[in-house]
Amino acid sequence: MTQAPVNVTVTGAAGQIGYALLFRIASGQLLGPDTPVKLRLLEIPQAVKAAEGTAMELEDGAFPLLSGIDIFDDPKQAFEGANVALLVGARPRAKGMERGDLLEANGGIFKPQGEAINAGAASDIKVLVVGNPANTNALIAQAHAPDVPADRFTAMTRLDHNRALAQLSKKLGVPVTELKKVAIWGNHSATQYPSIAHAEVSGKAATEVITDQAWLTDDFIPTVAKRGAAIIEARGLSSAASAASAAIDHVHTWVNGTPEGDWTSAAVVSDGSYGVPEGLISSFPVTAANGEYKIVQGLEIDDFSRARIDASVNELAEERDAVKKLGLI
Ligand SMILES: NC(=O)c1ccc[n+]([C@@H]2O[C@H](COP(=O)([O-])OP(=O)(O)OC[C@H]3O[C@@H](n4cnc5c(N)ncnc54)[C@H](O)[C@@H]3O)[C@@H](O)[C@H]2O)c1
Ligand SMILES: O=C(O)C[C@H](O)C(=O)O
Repeated sequence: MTQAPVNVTVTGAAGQIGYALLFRIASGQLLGPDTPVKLRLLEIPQAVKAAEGTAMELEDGAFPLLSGIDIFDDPKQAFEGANVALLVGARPRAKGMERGDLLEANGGIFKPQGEAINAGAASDIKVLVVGNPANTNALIAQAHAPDVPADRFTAMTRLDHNRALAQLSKKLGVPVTELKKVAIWGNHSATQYPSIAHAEVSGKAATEVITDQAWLTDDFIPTVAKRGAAIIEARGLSSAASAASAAIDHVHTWVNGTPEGDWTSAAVVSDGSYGVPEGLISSFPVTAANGEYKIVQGLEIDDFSRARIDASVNELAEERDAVKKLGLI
């Protein structure tokens, strides 16, 4: 162990993603085998006891890299000194709730969390929002952290990226390591666009390897885009271990970089690239280096892709307009 512990704040720590995520962070899979971590867990008061139970189990894991666990029900305290923040806790959609109600309920969570990050997080803070609607929750938090560089706020589409890799791997009978430059564009919702337009399979253009356009349009794209709903239907609960795994991947890549000749997908603040309105937190193909995610530039966008990117980005713009109307940004 060579360095001071990194403070990792996790919200929704007593939830099902939290349960899968915390042990992987403690074991060193988030930040690497030489980096000790201090966990700062945030829960609502009613769930603090359950978070204490998870903390007892973490303790019982005797993880060499875990240098401490603190539990809070106050965002101001939980984000104090945070270097990495995983915003997992969110208000799920309840029966009869309209989209506006859901956005408003989540505004009540992500506004104070953004303010707390602004007030007390470390200067190198990196934020990943997992809680849904993830892109717009990230936008709300970012809007309330004016002193933090906007590009430190990201939302998770790495799970969608991993799902796309898995579907392609299964269809083509190749390991996921043979697949490069797959991309998820837009919102983490059913409108997202999983794209193979620039992808490579064992060094060949994926568009030359996959000539079955009907499979792409009618199978691959909807399977990836609606996978979250399919998991809920099968499990009776939303994805948890795969979501935790993707969160680990997202932060690990952010810190350690993407390999030469490949990229990944993340929802990052748009700089206007590819016609995505500036400021929206939208998924793009991204590379990471020196602790920064950057949108891949200069890709040609064909008409098929253009229509799908626009549809998902329009949904993001509608969500932004809705939270603006509610006074949340
Ligand atoms: N982006 C993605 O790819 C992706 C994938 C899967 C799930 N999700 C989303 O992740 C979120 C969490 O999923 P889960 O299965 O762990 O849910 P869960 O209901 O099991 O746990 C959520 C936890 O958040 C806590 N919480 C609620 N409000 C909070 C607040 N203000 N501060 C701190 N904690 C708070 C709850 O008490 C609960 O323990 C959901 O919104 C889910 O839709 C996103
Ligand atoms: O929680 C959900 O609504 C689904 C989740 O975002 C997922 O993609 O698995």
